[in-house]
Amino acid sequence: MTARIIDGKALSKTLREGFKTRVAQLGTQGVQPGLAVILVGDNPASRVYVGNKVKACEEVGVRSFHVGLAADTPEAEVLATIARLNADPAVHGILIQLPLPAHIDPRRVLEAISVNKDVDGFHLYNVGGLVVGNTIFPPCTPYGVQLLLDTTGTDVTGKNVVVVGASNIVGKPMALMLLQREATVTICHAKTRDLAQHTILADILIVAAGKPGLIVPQMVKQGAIVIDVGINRLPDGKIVGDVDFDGVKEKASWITPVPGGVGPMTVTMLIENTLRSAERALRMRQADDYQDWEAPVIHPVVT
Ligand SMILES: Nc1nc2c(c(=O)[nH]1)N[C@@H](CN(C=O)c1ccc(C(=O)N[C@@H](CCC(=O)O)C(=O)O)cc1)CN2
Repeated sequence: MTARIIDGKALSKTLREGFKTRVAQLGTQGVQPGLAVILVGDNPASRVYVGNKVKACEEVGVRSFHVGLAADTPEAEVLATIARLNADPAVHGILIQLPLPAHIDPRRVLEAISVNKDVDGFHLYNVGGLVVGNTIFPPCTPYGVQLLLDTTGTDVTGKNVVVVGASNIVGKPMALMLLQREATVTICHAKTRDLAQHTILADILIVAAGKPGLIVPQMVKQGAIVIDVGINRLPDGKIVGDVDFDGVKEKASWITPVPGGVGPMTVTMLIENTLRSAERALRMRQADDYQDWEAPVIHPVVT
C-alpha cells in the first residue's frame, strides 16, 4: 500500500480563499484585520517564517505590522512594544516569533500579550483553556494538524494517537486537543524508553521531535495516519521532516510531506485566529452589554 498524501499547501490555498470573503465582510463594517509580528534578532529560519506570515497577510487582505528588533534589545523594550500594540485598536493579533534570544524570558513576554490578541494561543490563559476544552485561540500548528486530519475523514474518537515530542508549542497542546476529541493519547518525548514500542500501536502518529529520520517503517503500524511536524534543514539546504517519508509512505494510509504539509497550515491557522480576533472584537463592540474585558495580569511565579 502506498499512502495518500495529505496536502497542506492545497488545503491552505482553499482556506485562504475563504478568508478573503471574511476580510471583505469585515471591511463592510469598517474593520481591516491587523496582525503584528515581532521578530527579535535575525535567526535565518525565523526570518523565513515571519516572511511567510507577512506574505500570507498580504494575500488575504490582512494588514501586517512587522516589528523588527535587534538581538540585544532589552526585555523591557520588548514588553513596552507589546504594551503599545495591546493598546492599538488597528491590531487584532500579536505574536512574538520564537525562539527568543537567551536574555529574554519567553514566559514573561508571552504573558504580556493581551489575551484578546493572543493569536498564537501561547498565553497561560489560552493554554489553560485548552485543558478544559475552551480556548479562545487554539495554537496554530496543532490547530492545522487537526484540520489536516479532518480532510482524511477520520473520526479520532477512541483511536490510539501517539504524539512524539512534548513541546509547549506542538506536542502538549496537540495531545490536549485530541484528548478533547476523545482519542486515546500517548505522549512520547526525549526520555521515552523504547519509542517504537509506543509508535507501533498508533492509529495516528504525530511526530514533532526535530530529529530527521527518527521514524522508520518498522516503527509504524500498517495503515496508520502519519503527520510529520518536524522541519529540519540538512547541510545541503534540503528541508526534511522527522519521518523517513519514502519508507513510511509504503506502510501508512495517509502521510504529510515536508515541506508542504503542516508548515503552511501553521501560517494559515494564524490568519484564521487573526480573523477570529477581529470578528470577536467587532462583536464585543456591537454587543449591548459590552464591557471592555481583560484577563487578570499573571505575574511570573517566583521560585
Ligand atoms: N510565535 C511562534 N513561533 C514559532 C512557531 C509558532 O507557531 N509561533 N512555530 C515554529 C515556526 N513556524 C511558525 O512560526 C513555522 C514553521 C514552518 C513554516 C513553513 O511554512 N514551513 C514550510 C517550509 C518553509 C521553509 O523553511 O522553507 C513547509 O513546511 O512547507 C511556517 C511557520 C517555531 N516558532
